[in-house]
Amino acid sequence: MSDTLDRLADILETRKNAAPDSSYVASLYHKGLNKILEKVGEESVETILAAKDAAISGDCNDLIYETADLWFHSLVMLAALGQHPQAVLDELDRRFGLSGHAEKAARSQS
Ligand SMILES: N=c1c2ncn([C@@H]3O[C@H](COP(=O)(O)OP(=O)(O)OP(=O)(O)O)[C@@H](O)[C@H]3O)c2ncn1[C@@H]1O[C@H](COP(=O)(O)O)[C@@H](O)[C@H]1O
Repeated sequence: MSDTLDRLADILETRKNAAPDSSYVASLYHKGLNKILEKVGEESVETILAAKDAAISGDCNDLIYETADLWFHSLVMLAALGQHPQAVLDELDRRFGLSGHAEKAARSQS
């Protein structure tokens, strides 16, 4: 797809050694895991509300924006716990294989 998650993961690592007042991510690390989890919860609720609004209005701009906030804070959570987003992609790939979709996709291309 793209290397966005990889690039972002690299930046999140560099922020671990940055001064708390030098960046948003550095300030989150400094506040600790509870604050990071609080943000993930907050962004989850905002994403759900945006999805409800999108279903009514047909406008998905806020939904995309809030989902980006949610993904971003989830990446900060993973980084704080020493996990790289590739681990999540690997798990999704594993499930893709399990469901048989990979084989079907390969067959349809041959
Ligand atoms: N992708 C993001 C990103 N998405 C959202 N946010 C921030 O996440 C916050 C969203 O939370 P809220 O809307 O609740 O805003 P808030 O009021 O500032 O948050 P609170 O004070 O309530 O906790 C905002 O401050 C956004 O700026 C992000 N901040 C940073 N990034 C990426 O992370 C990288 C490192 O960021 P810095 O550490 O700030 O340099 C950047 O280069 C970006 O690529």
